[in-house]
Amino acid sequence: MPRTLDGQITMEKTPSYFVTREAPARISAMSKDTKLLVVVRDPVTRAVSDYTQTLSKRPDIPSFESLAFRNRSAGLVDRSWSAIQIGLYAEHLERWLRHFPARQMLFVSGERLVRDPAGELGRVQDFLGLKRIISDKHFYFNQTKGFPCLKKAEGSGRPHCLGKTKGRPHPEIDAQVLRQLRDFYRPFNRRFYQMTGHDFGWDG
Ligand SMILES: Nc1ncnc2c1ncn2[C@@H]1O[C@H](COP(=O)(O)OS(=O)(=O)O)[C@@H](OP(=O)(O)O)[C@H]1O
Repeated sequence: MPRTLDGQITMEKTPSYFVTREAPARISAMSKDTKLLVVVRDPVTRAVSDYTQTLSKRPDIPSFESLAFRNRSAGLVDRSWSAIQIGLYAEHLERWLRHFPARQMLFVSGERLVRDPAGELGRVQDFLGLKRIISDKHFYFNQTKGFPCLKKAEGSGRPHCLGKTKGRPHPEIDAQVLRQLRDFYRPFNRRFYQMTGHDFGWDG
């Protein structure tokens, strides 16, 4: 990490930090004051998104259904599959809370980030102690992409959407499989809501 001068904020992001066992102790050893931002979305949709990403690189992988269960008819979910494991947010958060107080963590709702990017980024700016610079006027909804995009990207000044690998269509998954996964995640989600003090609405 580069040195951070007074008046500067250094940011670093990697999706795998939140689920990497060694990360909390290492980051705390580097700086106890680090503020932590975690974007979370419905773990069932997250698992399908994760599978979509792998499928785009290796089209020959087994079906989502066959990877998600040890025994589907018995409803036994395969927790060892990373696409499932990563969505056990309460378990990952437990490890972070051994090293960081809850007030240093902000959980951004992935769903709200799509619905209301400026609102969610307002929370982020407040959490980081920044003046609210980013607002509604920085975004527009791109009908083709189906997601919000920036009206003016930094540098080019032209509209900018995230790349092709963000916001891809997901393969259709059997509705019963999705229900089984919802049932599986429900207790973990409830625990996560209690720990963060926020109901993300994934079990509605
Ligand atoms: N504005 C905008 N444009 C496009 N995509 C958006 C946007 N906001 C959030 N998302 C959601 O971000 C998902 C991809 O982010 P990831 O967390 O998988 O990215 S990464 O892990 O950091 O590489 C991606 O997931 P998929 O829909 O499964 O592709 C999107 O749903």
